[in-house]
Amino acid sequence: MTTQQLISEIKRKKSFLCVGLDVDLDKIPEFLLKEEDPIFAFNKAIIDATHQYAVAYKPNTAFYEAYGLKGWKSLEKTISYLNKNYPEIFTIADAKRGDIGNTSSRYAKAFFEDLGFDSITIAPYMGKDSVEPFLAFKDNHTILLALTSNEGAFDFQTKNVGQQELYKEVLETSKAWGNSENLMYVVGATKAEYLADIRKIVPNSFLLVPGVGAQGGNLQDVCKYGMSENIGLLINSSRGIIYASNKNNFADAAAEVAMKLQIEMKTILDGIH
Ligand SMILES: O=c1ccn([C@@H]2O[C@H](COP(=O)(O)O)[C@@H](O)[C@H]2O)c(=O)[nH]1
Repeated sequence: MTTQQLISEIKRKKSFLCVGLDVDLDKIPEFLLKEEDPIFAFNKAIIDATHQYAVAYKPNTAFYEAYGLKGWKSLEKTISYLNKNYPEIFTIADAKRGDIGNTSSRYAKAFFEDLGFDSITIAPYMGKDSVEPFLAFKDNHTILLALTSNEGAFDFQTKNVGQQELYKEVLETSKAWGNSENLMYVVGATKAEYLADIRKIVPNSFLLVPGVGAQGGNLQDVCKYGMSENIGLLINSSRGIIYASNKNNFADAAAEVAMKLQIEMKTILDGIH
């Protein structure tokens, strides 16, 4: 999917919501455990109930890798289901990969070609040659970790490297590696006040912003400081949506939370256009 198509979908749906599919078998409704593939059954129900409110889905691969081969199968079924039934949806493999070039090229092939994701999250700290193999896929998007939502972001990312903080160095240096068509960045919703500075460096890039919901990030603040001319935001909530209920009504409960976020987003979008 191109950036332009993503922007069109955001405008059509009046939503820049990304639903995180972080499935934990200890948290899903018990009755689903009887299914042959409980993870896929859960995801399918969540996707069918929330797709009208969201423009993107983000399975975090850790939640699938944790269940070994079965987990990978569930991930493959989930992405295939999205691609087949909702091709207008932007898909993100939250895998946080990045290695020496020839290894990165294998990761890129696995997630873009074999699994068929639109995009993948990448840790930038091994540098340009570790990121380039992902950028070589012209129709896909590479999403670099810039300033993460967790407390540990202050251990390294906000420390000065020469004249400026490390996360700014990541943005400045990497923006020459790609462009706003194929390179996006992760910025945590819990770091909304940093977004104004981030926008000075990457005014047009899309930002994937996790941390609304369970981590307490504020949607209004993220939009106030982070929204660009082309909206430029994908705001992710995982647990806050998918675990809204663990009863039989789990999919409806998830849809209700997703709808509330979408209505808030619509209000913001209507206010700027
Ligand atoms: O800085 C980051 C980068 C990635 N994440 C991931 O996003 C989701 C957030 O889940 P919630 O349940 O909405 O808190 C999860 O997959 C994280 O690994 C992040 O939170 N922060």
